[in-house]
Amino acid sequence: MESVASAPGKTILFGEHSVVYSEPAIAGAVNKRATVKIRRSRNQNTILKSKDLNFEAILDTRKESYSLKHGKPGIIRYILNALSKFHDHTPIEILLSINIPIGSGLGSSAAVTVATLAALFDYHDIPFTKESLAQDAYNVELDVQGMASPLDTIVSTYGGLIYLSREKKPISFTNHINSNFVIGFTTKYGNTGKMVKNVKNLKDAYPNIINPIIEDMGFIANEARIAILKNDISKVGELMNINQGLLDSLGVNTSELSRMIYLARKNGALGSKITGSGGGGSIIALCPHNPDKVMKAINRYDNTLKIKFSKDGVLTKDSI
Ligand SMILES: Nc1ncnc2c1ncn2[C@@H]1O[C@H](COP(=O)(O)OP(=O)(O)OP(=O)(O)O)[C@@H](O)[C@H]1O
Ligand SMILES: C[C@@](O)(CCO)CC(=O)[O-]
Ligand SMILES: [Mg+2]
Repeated sequence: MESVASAPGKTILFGEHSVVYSEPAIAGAVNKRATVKIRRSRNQNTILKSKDLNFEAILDTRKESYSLKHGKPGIIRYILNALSKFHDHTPIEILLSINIPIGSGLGSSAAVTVATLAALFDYHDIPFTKESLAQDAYNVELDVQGMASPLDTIVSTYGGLIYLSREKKPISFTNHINSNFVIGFTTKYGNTGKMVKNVKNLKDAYPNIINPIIEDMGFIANEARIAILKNDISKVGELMNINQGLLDSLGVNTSELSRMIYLARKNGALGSKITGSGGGGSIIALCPHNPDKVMKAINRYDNTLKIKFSKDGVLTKDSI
């Protein structure tokens, strides 16, 4: 018996970091996914394999530890934490395939967590709803990272383009922004846990300066929601650029991200900003006119993806 589930990565249009402090945010599921297959192990070990990430590990689900035959460990911590909460320690084989760049602000950790949990619940016949799955996945990210908002795991679970309210209620946009978006990503990974902690340290040190900045990010997200509903693309772009200025003040920008942000604008993007935790990873650029010109400019130094928002959230064996 094999269980399988997949979940999308995401890109944040507005509100990264401020959403950790319950400000509203806007993010969308993208057409890049993580897929997890779980089946009974052929021996006494629980094995995790990923050809895409070039790793193979033997997991000790009781001690939440692993021995890595080869590859990098980071994403394993999310899978191990999910297993520690819901697995019965019987030996299983976990196969992870993923076409989301990791550590690139595109929600790879959330997609892997949501897909792992959905496959595990199917394997153990544990009933779940999208609401309960998103909450369980959020708890995993919280455990692994120390701090997190439910934004990434909600978007990976529900799919589509979502406005997350101050009350953490996901509200799906019925209309999509009919424009091209380009993702620029560096080879320098970000690490969400580390970046979120850095922002907290700055906030603790300068509350009278940082708190208003975080609140302004919330106002931007609300203005952007209205602009998206009106399909006012130029206003969406302008608000992205203002949001970027505030992210810069939180210290999550890097020279590589800045280079992509300004190359995008110079080559016709209406707006461009960091997407995700920053400190490496990705930018997103709104390019209604000439996305190829923006991609060509960024590709001189970094990498690009032309993304489409995807209505598909988590998919299980009946719907994959
Ligand atoms: N090649 C790799 N193989 C396995 N794990 C990796 C690899 N590169 C990075 N990691 C780890 O995977 C995790 C990526 O999660 P992280 O939340 O930092 O990035 P993300 O989810 O892709 O981006 P964001 O959360 O900003 O949207 C981190 O723990 C990182 O250390
Ligand atoms: C930086 C952050 O806001 C988004 C990371 O994709 C962290 C979070 O919301 O958990
Ligand atoms: Mg993440």
